[in-house]
Amino acid sequence: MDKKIQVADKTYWIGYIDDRKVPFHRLTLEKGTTYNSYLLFTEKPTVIDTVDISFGKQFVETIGQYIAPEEIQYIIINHVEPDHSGGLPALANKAKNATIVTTELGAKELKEMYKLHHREFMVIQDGDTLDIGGKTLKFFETPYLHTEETMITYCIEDKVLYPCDQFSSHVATYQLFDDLAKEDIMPDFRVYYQLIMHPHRPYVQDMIEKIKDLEINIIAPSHGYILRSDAKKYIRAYDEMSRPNQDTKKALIIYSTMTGNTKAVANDLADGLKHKGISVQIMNAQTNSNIEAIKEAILTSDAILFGSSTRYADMVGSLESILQELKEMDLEHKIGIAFGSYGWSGEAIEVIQDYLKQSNLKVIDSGYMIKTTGMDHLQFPIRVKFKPEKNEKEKLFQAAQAIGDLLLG
Ligand SMILES: Cc1cc2nc3c(=O)[nH]c(=O)nc-3n(C[C@H](O)[C@H](O)[C@H](O)COP(=O)(O)O)c2cc1C
Repeated sequence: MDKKIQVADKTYWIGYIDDRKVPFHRLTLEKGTTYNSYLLFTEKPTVIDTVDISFGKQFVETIGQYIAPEEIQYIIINHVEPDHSGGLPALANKAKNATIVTTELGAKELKEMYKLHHREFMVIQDGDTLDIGGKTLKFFETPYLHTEETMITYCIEDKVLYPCDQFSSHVATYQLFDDLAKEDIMPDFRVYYQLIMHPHRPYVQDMIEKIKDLEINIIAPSHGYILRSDAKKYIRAYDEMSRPNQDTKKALIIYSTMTGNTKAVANDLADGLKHKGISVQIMNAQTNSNIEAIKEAILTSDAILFGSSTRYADMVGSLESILQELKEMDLEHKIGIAFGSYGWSGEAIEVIQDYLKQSNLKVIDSGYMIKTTGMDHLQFPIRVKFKPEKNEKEKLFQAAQAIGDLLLG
């Protein structure tokens, strides 16, 4: 395309329009798609996302119409799938001094995928900012939207959100802005959401929570229309479509901790549950003193996971006062699970398990799991020595997914 498409101040669309019937995730995209990439022409020129791996050469040529690729300082990769990062090897080959900006897992995967071990990476953490000389970018980790390493980028001065796959649609349009579309774009927008995002809807809710206070004028995703007519309308649509409904199962994770290890276990369990589409609420028993609110949360959940670390052979914090209430509550048809981090003996986890058995919760232990699922490699109650490291994290994720499967029947 010869015409330059300006998205914001000194910001240009440099993507590729793929008007073939595109094979995609075992589907065929009848209307084709676009791979949207953006050039921010600041003092430190920055590219946000690239294009499909088939079009790397054209991509570098497009950039050449604006700037010598060698001058690019930063390449932001929000999501590593090759329909967005596929132009990276061709671009990185020319932009020899550019730093590649992505999440920790994104960096690991990109190095392997494109043999970029020798390149300089900047690994971002949730909420980090980057000054690109005249504009400031802010990054938010949005795992599983739609793969684990994903993040999104927000330009503070321009009020533009670059959410990669999120808020996309698969349409090979030459009218890239939603207000110029010749058709109602909502059906394609919704279909895309249902196919790609809805299986991870609890993470969509997390993402909306992260961006809720941002002033967003334009949403510039990586497929299809750039949304500038009413950005809030599209965020509202994602919120409505991802909200838990009556069929969504809910898990409550409630824990006590001394140094955060049990909190880390709780977070890993939450990830596995959310991955199964379970809505998750996490409560720290030490900072939530309202026992009535906690009881209400228990009564409205389908699974309740109680966790504590062990201190002098017992639980820590105020978890016990909650556990004492259970036997007075009607918890039939709900699942109860004990977990915790410990050092050498982990008595607290067993004490929690004893409390759960005194209630009418269906208490999960290894024997129950083997009998109902045939899986003998998961340990219930869930015991983790000190802080969960890589292997334990993987096991926790699997255990949570197994709990999710129990809930989903
Ligand atoms: C004062 C103190 C007493 C502890 N007593 C025990 C114990 O009796 N049995 C055990 O297995 N671990 C014990 N630990 C180890 C903790 O349970 C372990 O460090 C755990 O990972 C802490 O998790 P948290 O950060 O969630 O509190 C003790 C730790 C401290 C600091």
